[in-house]
Amino acid sequence: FIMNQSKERRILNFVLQNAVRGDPCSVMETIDKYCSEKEWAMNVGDVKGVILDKTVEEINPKVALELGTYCGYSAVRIARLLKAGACLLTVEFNPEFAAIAKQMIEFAGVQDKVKLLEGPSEVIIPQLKKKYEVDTLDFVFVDHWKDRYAPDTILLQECSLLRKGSVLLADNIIFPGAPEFVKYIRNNPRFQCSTYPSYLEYMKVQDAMEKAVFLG
Ligand SMILES: Nc1ncnc2c1ncn2[C@@H]1O[C@H](Cn2cc(CNC(=O)c3cc([N+](=O)[O-])cc(O)c3O)nn2)[C@@H](O)[C@H]1O
Ligand SMILES: [Mg+2]
Repeated sequence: FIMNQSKERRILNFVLQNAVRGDPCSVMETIDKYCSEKEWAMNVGDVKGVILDKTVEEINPKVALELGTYCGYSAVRIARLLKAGACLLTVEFNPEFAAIAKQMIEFAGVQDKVKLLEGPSEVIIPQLKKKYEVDTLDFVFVDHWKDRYAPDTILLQECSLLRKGSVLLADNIIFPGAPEFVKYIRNNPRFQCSTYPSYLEYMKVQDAMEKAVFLG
C-alpha cells in the first residue's frame, strides 16, 4: 500500500500486475475485486454494469459518448461490446484520471475503439461535430458530476447531437442522486424515460440508473 500514490494509481497498478493484458473482462473483474476488497471507488461496478451491458447490446451503437471517464472501467466495459467500426468517445477533465484511464484502456486492448477527450464536458460537447466529426450520438452514458447531468443533456440537444432514438443512460439516480436531472428528464415530453433500480457499486446501498430515449 504505497501511501503517496493516489487511489486511482493503486487501482491501475493492481490491474497492470494482476489482470490479463488484452482481456477487457479480466480488467473489469480485477478492478471490481480491488474496489470491493481493498478500496472503494466510483466505478459503475459489476452490478449496475450488467444494466449498462444490456443497454449497449440492445442499441449496438456506432457512436457512443461517455461523460466522466474516471479510471476507464466503464469505457472498457462499453468498448468491449462495440462492433467493428464503432467507437466510444469518453470525456474526462481531470488530467491525472485521464492518464490513468488511457493506460487502463490500452492494457485492456480496446484503445482502437475508444477516443479519450480531455476537458470539461461543457467545453467538449460543443466541439464534437466540427472537431471530432460526430454527426449524431446513438448512446450516451452519463456518469460525471451530478449537477452537470441536466445542463449537459440540454447542451447535447442544443448542439443537435441527439436524433430520434438516441439513448441516454444515467448513473446514480438514487445515490448520490441527480434530482435536477430526474425532474428535468421525466417531465420532458421529448424523452421516454425508464428507471432501473439497482445497487451502488460494491455496497448494499440502493441506487438506480435512468434510461431516456430521445423522441426527436
Ligand atoms: N463536467 C465534467 N467534465 C468532464 N469530466 C468530469 C466532469 N465532472 C466530473 N468529471 C470527471 O468525472 C470523473 C468521475 N467523477 C464522477 C463524479 C461524480 N460521480 C460521483 O460523484 C459518484 C459518486 C458516487 N458515490 O459517492 O457513491 C458513486 C458514483 O457512481 C458516482 O459516479 N465526480 N467525478 C472524475 O474523473 C471527474 O474528473
Ligand atoms: Mg457513477
